[in-house]
Amino acid sequence: MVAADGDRGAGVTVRGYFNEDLSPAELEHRTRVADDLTADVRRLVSATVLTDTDDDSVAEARRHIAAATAALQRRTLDSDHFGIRYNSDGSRRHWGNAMVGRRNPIAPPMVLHHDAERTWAEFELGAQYEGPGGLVHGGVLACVLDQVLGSAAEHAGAPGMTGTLTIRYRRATPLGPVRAEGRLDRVEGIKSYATGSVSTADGVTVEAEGVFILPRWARAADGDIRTAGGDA
Ligand SMILES: CCCCCCCC(=O)SCCNC(=O)CCNC(=O)[C@H](O)C(C)(C)COP(=O)(O)OP(=O)(O)OC[C@H]1O[C@@H](n2cnc3c(N)ncnc32)[C@H](O)[C@@H]1OP(=O)(O)O
Repeated sequence: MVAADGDRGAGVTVRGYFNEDLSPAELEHRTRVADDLTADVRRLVSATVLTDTDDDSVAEARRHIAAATAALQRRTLDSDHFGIRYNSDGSRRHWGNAMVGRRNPIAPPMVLHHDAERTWAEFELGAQYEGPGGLVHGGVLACVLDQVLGSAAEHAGAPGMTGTLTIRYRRATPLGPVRAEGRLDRVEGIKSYATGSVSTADGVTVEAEGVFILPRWARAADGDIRTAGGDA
């Protein structure tokens, strides 16, 4: 367990780790509040991309958005990021994560599933993820695969920071439902090699290979990397 933000022990300092002591009831409550808020903001983002309404309606919406922002800012976290928050029962939250953060409306969100061999997620990439017309942005697909391959390595017991991610875009990915999956291929010392893909109903559109490296500070401390992972 990390004692406080940044304290990695063994003289190693890394940002982004916070101990919390939430009761199960409080955690459940915060989870529900986060899910509802994030879903609302996600709908707002989508509506912003797709609106074709008149100027008065846009002005009205902006007044509401300003009021909503002010309400949320009445009290904020002590840090400029959500980080990895550890609860008393040992579970972790990384609700700010760009791909899976349950309090991050930028996250699609991907809900990851794991079995003995694979990590996968089925989710929607809508209008806010557009690159070429009607198609998913390539950088978003790289981000998706970074997360899925990294999580697959972590879940298989060989976590690491992304060292190299190689993406092959085989064909365009239309906006809409996708499936992403990854698996750990092999481990060589501190390096984990994972592979995976994104597919649609018509088959694989993107393939990826990643090298995930247990960073020097984790090797120096206790071999326990908690850089990006989390349970919920
Ligand atoms: C739940 C998890 C989900 C995760 C999903 C999201 C993942 C992320 O987004 S992580 C963020 C993006 N990645 C980063 O910011 C990483 C930044 N880079 C670093 O921190 C470091 O360069 C790091 C950790 C990759 C390697 O640094 P360090 O531990 O000092 O490596 P070092 O001791 O020099 O080298 C160790 C070995 O790795 C190899 N190596 C080093 N860097 C790389 C690299 N970028 N790619 C491939 N191999 C590398 C070296 O050649 C060496 O190999 P060997 O032992 O065979 O000689």
